[in-house]
Amino acid sequence: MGGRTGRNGGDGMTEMGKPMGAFEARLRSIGDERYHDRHPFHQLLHGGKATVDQVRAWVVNRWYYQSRIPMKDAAFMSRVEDPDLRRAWRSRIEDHDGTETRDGGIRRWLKLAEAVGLDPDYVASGVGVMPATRFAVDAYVHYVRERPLLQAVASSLTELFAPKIHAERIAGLLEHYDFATPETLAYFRHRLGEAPKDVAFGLQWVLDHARTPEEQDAAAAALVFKTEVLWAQLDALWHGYVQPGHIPPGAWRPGEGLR
Ligand SMILES: O=C(O)c1cc(C(=O)O)c2c(n1)C(=O)C(=O)c1cc(C(=O)O)[nH]c1-2
Repeated sequence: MGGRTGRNGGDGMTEMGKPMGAFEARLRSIGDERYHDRHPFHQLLHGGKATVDQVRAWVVNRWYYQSRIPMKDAAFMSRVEDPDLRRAWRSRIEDHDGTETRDGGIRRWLKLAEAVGLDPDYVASGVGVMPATRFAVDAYVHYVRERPLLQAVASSLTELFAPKIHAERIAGLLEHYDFATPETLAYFRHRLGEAPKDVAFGLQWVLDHARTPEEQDAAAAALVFKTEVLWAQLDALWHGYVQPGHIPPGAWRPGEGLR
């Protein structure tokens, strides 16, 4: 007897027009309450109120997240015994690393770095990353490496909420900043196509594998954990570069790493 029948009560609809179970609705409500689109740093950035140095600080720090995503996906795949699951997962690594003939997200992020006036080699070196960013992102990689596969997959489901923030970011940056062009924001445009494919698979996998109430609680906790990984990165940026502006020793300072 799985807990699914008990918890998947059937309220609301998915974007695909299918009835949504209570467990899926619970996962989605975590995003409504906790996703980092609600963070004031994003409101500053998307509303055109971030200074160029605040944008640069975001680009430098967010690089660390970008650079670790394919590493966490490789860590995940190294633990998977089912070839079908590995096959479904591996495009995530190519989306970021690219192929011999196609650029990936990592290169696109460095194009954005150049567009905001940063030296891409400096950004790629990771030298200016804040300690709190590093701790939060490393916690995500460790989580995916160590937790049961159900939680590892569930922790990626923040991507359910990412297309909305990417669309808002593209529109907001294009409206407010000279550096923003379709080319320099290509990273986010590509994610609009990549994330839905990944998350449709990940969500179905979690719905299929979280059968008992305990498993559903564990999957929901994984998603909460991930929202905290994202939130903590923006809290660190706010503290360092907005209010009160305490830049930690060793972290990027305005004027450094310019091209
Ligand atoms: O800009 C964003 O707000 C945002 C959020 C997230 C996310 O929700 O974790 C990802 C991304 N972007 C992203 O670009 C990306 O490649 C990505 C991969 C993953 C993941 O957990 O595997 N999340 C995200």
